[in-house]
Amino acid sequence: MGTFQIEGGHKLKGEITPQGAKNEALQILCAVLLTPEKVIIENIPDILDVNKLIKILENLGVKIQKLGKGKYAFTADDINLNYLESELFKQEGSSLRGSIMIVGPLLARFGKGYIPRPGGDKIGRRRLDTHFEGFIKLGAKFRYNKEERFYGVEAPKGLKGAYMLLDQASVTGTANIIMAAVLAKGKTTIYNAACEPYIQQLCKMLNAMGAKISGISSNLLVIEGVESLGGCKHRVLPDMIEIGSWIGLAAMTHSEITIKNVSWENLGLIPETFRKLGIKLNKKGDDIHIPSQKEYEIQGYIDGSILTVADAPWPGFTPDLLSIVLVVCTQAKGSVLIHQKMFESRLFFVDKLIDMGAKIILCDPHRATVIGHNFQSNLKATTMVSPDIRAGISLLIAALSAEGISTIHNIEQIDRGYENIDERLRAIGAKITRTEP
Ligand SMILES: CC(=O)N[C@H]1[C@@H](OP(=O)(O)OP(=O)(O)OC[C@H]2O[C@@H](n3ccc(=O)[nH]c3=O)[C@H](O)[C@@H]2O)O[C@H](CO)[C@@H](O)[C@@H]1O
Ligand SMILES: C=C(OP(=O)(O)O)C(=O)O
Repeated sequence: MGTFQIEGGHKLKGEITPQGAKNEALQILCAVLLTPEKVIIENIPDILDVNKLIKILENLGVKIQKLGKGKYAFTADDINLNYLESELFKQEGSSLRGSIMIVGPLLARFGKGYIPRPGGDKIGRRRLDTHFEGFIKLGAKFRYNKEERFYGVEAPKGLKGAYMLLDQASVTGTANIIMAAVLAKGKTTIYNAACEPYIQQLCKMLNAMGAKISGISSNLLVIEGVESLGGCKHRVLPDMIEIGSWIGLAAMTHSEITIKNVSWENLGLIPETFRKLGIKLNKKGDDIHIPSQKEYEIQGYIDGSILTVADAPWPGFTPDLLSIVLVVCTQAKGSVLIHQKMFESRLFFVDKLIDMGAKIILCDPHRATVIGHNFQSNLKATTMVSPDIRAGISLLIAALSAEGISTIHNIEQIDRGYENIDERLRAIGAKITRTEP
């Protein structure tokens, strides 16, 4: 387990450029399996999860050329499907969440796709029914080996377009079904589709490869299947979760920070949600400028009742920023209810914040009430273990605002999704030291 030592209580200042979006990159990388032609992708973040997926593609036989920082060419013209039945794949496939999305493209192009139970954050139940129900609707046969927790779908005669109303707007589920449907015969309609910018970007990329997808950015996608797809060039959007993390960091440390090239039009409710916490942020071209603020006051509702910040499928507020919002509220003026509707084990990290002196009541696994200190009392430095990626970054933000030296163990959880985070934060004045395991 790697460790960060953080000396808190310092103001940061400067510019930070967000990395490419982790969750988009994971989808886009899987889509290279849909064509034997060359696909060039730019702005791929250099993070653990993405590098693990690139390794899986390499083991599948995809030819990979690194063309520059974050820029790669992928050619999937000689795929080794035997790897899918290897012990190595069982280990590698189960080490991250995004690997599940190789199943749709492999099923569509080669008639079969297998996957061990994928990893990712342990933040509650994370079922895969939506993915497999979608494949079954497209004509695939499904099997599940309970003992080995190994999933498989096969369609030797190819897939056939179908109408489907998803049981939930699953992000990776929608991406997987789209990637299967683009090469199916005939028309597929996906209703209650997820429509996060990650999915919109995937659809745009697939259309650039020759797919026929309409309804992009809505929850009703219509896909006319095509015989084959060709190569393309694609650029991954900036990571909106990183952007939200830096907004929270600036507020908690009274820092003036400019977040460069954020792609404002793809941020949805994120800026407005932080503004409701009283945080000032200005649009400067495509940058976000956050001035140094002594304090920020949570706005109530029009009728005076207490603000709730809750997650919802896009265009609702992303669940991946709720832990960050929660930590920011510990030093706000006022109170808030944080309601994490999607995941049932994502709020347990509040115990660490309570240890640091934060006023939080965990009402139940999904809801926490936070009563802000308004900086009248600082958080106290402590030693903690990062339980998941977003709790990890939230604890790091808490440590940077706390008095004294904190230690965070298991920082691999943070490295899963944040590129070179210690070096980038040191560049704007953070005092962080990394100890490798
Ligand atoms: C690699 C990747 O892209 N991971 C993201 C993806 O995970 P992932 O695609 O695994 O998450 P899903 O969208 O499938 O579901 C997330 C959770 O929300 C619940 N749910 C989902 C939709 C819905 O309408 N109602 C509902 O209750 C699901 O049961 C599940 O517990 O989307 C999640 C939800 O935005 C994000 O937290 C993850 O960072
Ligand atoms: C939950 C997340 O990731 P994953 O789905 O990869 O576990 C996240 O990015 O916040």
